[in-house]
Amino acid sequence: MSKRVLLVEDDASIALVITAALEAEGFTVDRCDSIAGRDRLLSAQTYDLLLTDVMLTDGDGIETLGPVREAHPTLPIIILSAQNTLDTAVRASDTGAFEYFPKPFDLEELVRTVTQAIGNAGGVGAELPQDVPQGLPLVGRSSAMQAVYRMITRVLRNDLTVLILGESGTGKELVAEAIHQLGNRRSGPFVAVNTAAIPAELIESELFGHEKGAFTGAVARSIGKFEQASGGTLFLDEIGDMPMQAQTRLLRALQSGRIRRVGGREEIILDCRIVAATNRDLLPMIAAGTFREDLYYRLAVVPIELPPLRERADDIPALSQHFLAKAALEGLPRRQLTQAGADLLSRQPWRGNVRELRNFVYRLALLARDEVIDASTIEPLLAQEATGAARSSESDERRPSDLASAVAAWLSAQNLQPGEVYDAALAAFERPLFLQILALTGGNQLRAAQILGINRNTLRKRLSDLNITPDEFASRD
Ligand SMILES: Nc1ncnc2c1ncn2[C@@H]1O[C@H](COP(=O)(O)OP(=O)(O)OP(=O)(O)O)[C@@H](O)[C@H]1O
Repeated sequence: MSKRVLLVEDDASIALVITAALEAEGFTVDRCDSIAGRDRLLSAQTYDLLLTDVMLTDGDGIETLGPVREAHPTLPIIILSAQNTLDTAVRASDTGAFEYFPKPFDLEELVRTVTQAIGNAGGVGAELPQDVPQGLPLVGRSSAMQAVYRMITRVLRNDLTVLILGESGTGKELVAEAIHQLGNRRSGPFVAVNTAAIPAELIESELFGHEKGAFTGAVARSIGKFEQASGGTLFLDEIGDMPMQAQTRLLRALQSGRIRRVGGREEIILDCRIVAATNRDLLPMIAAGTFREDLYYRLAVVPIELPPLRERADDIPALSQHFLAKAALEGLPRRQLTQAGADLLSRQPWRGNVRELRNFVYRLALLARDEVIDASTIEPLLAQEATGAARSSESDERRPSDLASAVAAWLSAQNLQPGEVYDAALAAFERPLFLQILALTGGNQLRAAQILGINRNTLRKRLSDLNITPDEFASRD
């Protein structure tokens, strides 16, 4: 007997196309255009699959699915939506829907998925969390981002290791956070480690921790990031910049599911999800022998590729509005962007991706004279950027310097008088630098001074000038 599909779709032409495609594959299709119609048909007839739109004349096709799931727990559901946000994708997957199809969709893929879902009926919808947070941070509805959202929803109900790939500033950390916040481990901690920012000799102790006396300067036991992330997610950023020896240790930890603190004997069982990210192209690095192939396959169980912003220019207006709104919330003047302004921003290459766009929009909010930001306000600032970029590309052609944009953002946020800038800037840089190194050494000033390459007394004096108390960094366990 042919399988029966219920199609809930209020757009007659889309319904016609789907019906024809499914009937051509031998399915029987009943169609209605409202939630009321759906519920009527579901109580009158047994279906093998429900295919539903979200925005229907009498309500939201996802919100009203609860009772449907209860009455028909094994009925596979596929959601079609023109509301192509991560929020919709996640709401869809939380209902236990088999798949989420953003519109416009590929008809052949839809038919394939319907066939597959009917074959798998009964196996979906189990153990879905109820309290998914709203207001997700990812902005953008381009088709490139749809693919990302679909991948995200596929890893939320499992602990598979995820490798996020993409140029600098494309939102890799944000995606890692979204996976944590929406996934099974959201009640645990999200611990991010930038493996490129840790001196090579400290990576192992940073990741796995160390016992007291494990090396000169290890004055107290320290808990590593793996243990800190217990019950939650460990985000290993810039994984492509990890030294070889640390790669080997990491691989061993992932393979065995256990770690040992440096200088320690006790084996500690890993209990965290691993999400790694890199802006490097790892395959040539594997070929060149600088990245371990076996580690790559361990990490890239689910690869998620974030497209550069220039390949999703459709998202630029929404992102710009989002950053203007954020800037206003953070106390910058409230601004409005005209269509011509948004179009001009959409045509820029944004080599530093979303991060560069965000910094630019913040500068616009700060510097624009009028409330309304038009193309004419943007052009001079773009010209300034281009000169700055040309100058900095002489020293670094590979990627825009994050430090340069941080300095620019810091400068524009200060209200410094002439004569104060140099000292204020050095102090502003020294503080996070010292905090970082003291955190690494667990507050050990001698070791911190060695790493920094400065005299211990100089360090002590600077710490006191900056009101930093190293004792606060000592491990307490
Ligand atoms: N889709 C998005 N919606 C809203 N904000 C975004 C989006 N993508 C990136 N951002 C913002 O852009 C900035 C850069 O993002 P993020 O730090 O996640 O990039 P990254 O790819 O991890 O960069 P890097 O490789 O340099 O570490 C952050 O402020 C982030 O909040």
